[in-house]
Amino acid sequence: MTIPNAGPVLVLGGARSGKSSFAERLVEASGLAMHYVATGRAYDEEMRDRIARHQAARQGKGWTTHEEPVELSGLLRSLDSPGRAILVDCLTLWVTNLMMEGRDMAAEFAALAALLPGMQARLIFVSNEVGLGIVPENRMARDFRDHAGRLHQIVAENSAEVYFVAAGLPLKMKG
Ligand SMILES: Nc1nc2c(ncn2[C@@H]2O[C@H](COP(=O)(O)OP(=O)(O)OP(=O)(O)O)[C@@H](O)[C@H]2O)c(=O)[nH]1
Repeated sequence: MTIPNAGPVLVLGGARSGKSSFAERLVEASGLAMHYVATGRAYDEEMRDRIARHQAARQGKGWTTHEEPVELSGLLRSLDSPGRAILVDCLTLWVTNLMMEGRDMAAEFAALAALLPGMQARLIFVSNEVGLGIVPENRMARDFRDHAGRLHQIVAENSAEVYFVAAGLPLKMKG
């Protein structure tokens, strides 16, 4: 498993599909300096436990963790450097946080897309494929899955490789 230098890797999948550990293994096998960008926020006790388990799993392996729920593009720009691999987990939580803050989604996605071609660090994006179920009754949920779908298309277009992970098995869709 290697990380291409021709552009980012996008890893999509459902909940508990194994997408995050697949992405982590990609980075750990790369020999590059490993940076983990967490977009998730701990809203409750269960989420705090979940995050603590992820942090414990990365402990001692050489990861540097950055927590940034909203200003993702700015953080990526500031971390950019050759010899680094930056894993962003995950895009759907970033979409959630942007919506909560009332941000201009199209402008945020355009800023991220503009950044990608010039990045010297290797980027690995993890995201939830949330668009496969029935149409949600709730307006906000419909908006959320539309934003997530749009963002996935933008990032996929700018990526060298795209995977879909289900049941722990990665299916390569691009690259
Ligand atoms: N704030 C914060 N969040 C973290 C940290 N480590 C992991 N997370 C969050 O934990 C989330 C992933 O947790 P899970 O819900 O257990 O994983 P999952 O994506 O459903 O499961 P898989 O598909 O199996 O990877 C990510 O979206 C991260 O944002 C951290 O150090 N800080």
